[in-house]
Amino acid sequence: MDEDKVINHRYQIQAELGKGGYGQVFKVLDLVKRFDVALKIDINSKGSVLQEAKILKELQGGEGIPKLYDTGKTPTSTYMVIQILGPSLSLSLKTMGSYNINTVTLIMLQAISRIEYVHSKGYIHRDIKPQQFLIGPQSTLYLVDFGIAKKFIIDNCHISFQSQCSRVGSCSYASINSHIGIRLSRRDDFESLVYMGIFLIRKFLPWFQDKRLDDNRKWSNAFQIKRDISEQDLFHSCPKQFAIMLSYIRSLKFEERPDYEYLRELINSIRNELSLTSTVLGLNFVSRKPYTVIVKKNEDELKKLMDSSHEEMKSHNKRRPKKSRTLIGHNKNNDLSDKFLKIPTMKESRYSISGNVSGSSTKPITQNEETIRNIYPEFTNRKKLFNSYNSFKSQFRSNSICKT
Ligand SMILES: Nc1ncnc2c1ncn2[C@@H]1O[C@H](COP(=O)(O)OP(=O)(O)OP(=O)(O)O)[C@@H](O)[C@H]1O
Repeated sequence: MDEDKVINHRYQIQAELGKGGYGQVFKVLDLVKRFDVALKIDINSKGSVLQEAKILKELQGGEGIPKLYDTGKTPTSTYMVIQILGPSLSLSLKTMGSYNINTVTLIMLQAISRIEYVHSKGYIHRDIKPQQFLIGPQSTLYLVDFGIAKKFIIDNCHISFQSQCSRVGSCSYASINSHIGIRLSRRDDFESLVYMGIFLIRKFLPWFQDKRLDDNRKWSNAFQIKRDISEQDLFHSCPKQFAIMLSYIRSLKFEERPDYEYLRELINSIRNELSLTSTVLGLNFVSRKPYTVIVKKNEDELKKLMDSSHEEMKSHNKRRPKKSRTLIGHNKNNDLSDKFLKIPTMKESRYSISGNVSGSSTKPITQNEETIRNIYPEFTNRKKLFNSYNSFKSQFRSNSICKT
């Protein structure tokens, strides 16, 4: 059999499923077990895929965690073989045109549980975004890509607070902490998740930028917008609970355990307010564009084919007629506008999000969280936010309509 297409005499490459900064993922046929699997191969030959496989091994057994079947080496690279899954939320959103609020809340509930599970195993994901949630069998969302996941509990101790760290994650979904060089902890996975929730509703984040800009520029522009944007602009068309969620997340201390149940309650309160009862995610596991089948190609041709399949995928998404999109909150038959964000201005809001970061330095020069909180007093006015959160929480929990 052709060496170019069969890895280690066992995995026959059939199509490319995706490509990221670290790995290239193929649909392959396992010639021994005779079923399709996904094979992620290291692009940089730095062994990062094996590191990821090590983490994935520790996470095995959790709901929505891809099964790890095998790991191996080729003469030039390393790879892992995992369960094959469907399209990512980002691809599925493009092809579907938009998600209804029922779907978004169900996605958020599943995503909270995935993150909670990863945290329960001592890891933070550090790159939460729609591209990392893949649709699996039985409408289960799978969390993938543990390439930059990190242990936050070592020898039963939480990792220590650090500033002046390099940025981590993807610019569009990175938390403010990542922008200002604060070491990431559990809270940051959820800040990214709130941004993801906004994206799923708006199909847009206010800091999306021209892809051609260089990375430093993108990161610094995105930081400024994340820092300065008003609640109204950020959460436009979103349920007010998203704003409360961000406010709560940003009030958490570095080592603090997020209240996962509270986060779920917030999402469930959206469902209760809107009387959303359907538990059908409405996303199709197999609804992705048919894979490009690769036949008898040498390596160069294979590469070309993969590049063109990328382009094809892009233009396919462009060509696809967009379904008419009902703006949430402006539905003629069921006017939900009061349920969605017409939230008060920052001054009026009891549960205000972080407020603005004063000062423009993106490089805090201190080593201590309290000092940093003094530098960014409004942004990190934890006491104020914590009080708001606590009073909200007690009201919220005593309110029967919010209970499921
Ligand atoms: N198990 C899988 N089944 C199907 N498709 C997959 C699977 N794993 C990954 N993919 C596809 O491949 C893409 C890239 O995978 P992944 O995110 O693991 O690579 P990466 O190089 O680590 O990416 P990044 O640069 O975002 O960190 C995913 O967005 C997804 O579309």
